[in-house]
Amino acid sequence: MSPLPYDPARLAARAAEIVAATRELAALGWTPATSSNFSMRLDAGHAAITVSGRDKGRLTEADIMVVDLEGRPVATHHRPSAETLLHTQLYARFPDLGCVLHTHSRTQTVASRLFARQGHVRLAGYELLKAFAGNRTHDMAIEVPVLPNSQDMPALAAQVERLLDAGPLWGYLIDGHGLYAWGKDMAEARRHLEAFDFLLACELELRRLQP
Ligand SMILES: CSCCC(=O)C(=O)COP(=O)(O)O
Ligand SMILES: [Zn+2]
Repeated sequence: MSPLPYDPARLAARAAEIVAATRELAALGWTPATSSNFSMRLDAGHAAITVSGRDKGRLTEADIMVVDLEGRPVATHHRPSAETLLHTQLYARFPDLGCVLHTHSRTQTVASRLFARQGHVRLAGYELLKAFAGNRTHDMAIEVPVLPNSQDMPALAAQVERLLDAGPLWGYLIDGHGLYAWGKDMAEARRHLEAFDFLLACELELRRLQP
């Protein structure tokens, strides 16, 4: 019987998934200068998340820790990601949510700057919109919100709650910062993250070609 309030075998499995995905995303250049953070649900009350400040290109299982759904460290002296609350608020709200990914790719960062004043990026008519869970056609549009950046995580999380209240959401941008995307498991969250990055790159390219 483990004295820990979570299953250590499950933590080991989730940590391995996070490390593998993080290394791949880092190799794409999406996690510069220790940026980005990644998490997976462990159970109804706990998530595995990256330790703050770690080089995401050199991540190991030792760089993954456990938090409760209020973002407090569990059975560890490590400091969780500075943005832990933006992960745990999603696990607390959506019982079926399994994974949250946050990256700082150049495309995500440039798009967040360009569309900050508008407050959203409209993605319409792309076949790749079907990558977002539940979408069945290209013949639709989604709006990716762009939130102002802040170091006040409870304030940022409150803004995210308002977005979530307003309707279905697969992710959002933070101005000058990066992208949050999520899904029921790692594969779905990766699919959403990659679809956002590709579609944002298309929007940036279109503006270059058709100023
Ligand atoms: C140098 S990155 C600035 C913080 C940030 O935006 C980020 O994604 C990484 O923070 P963490 O505490 O999760 O390492
Ligand atoms: Zn960040």
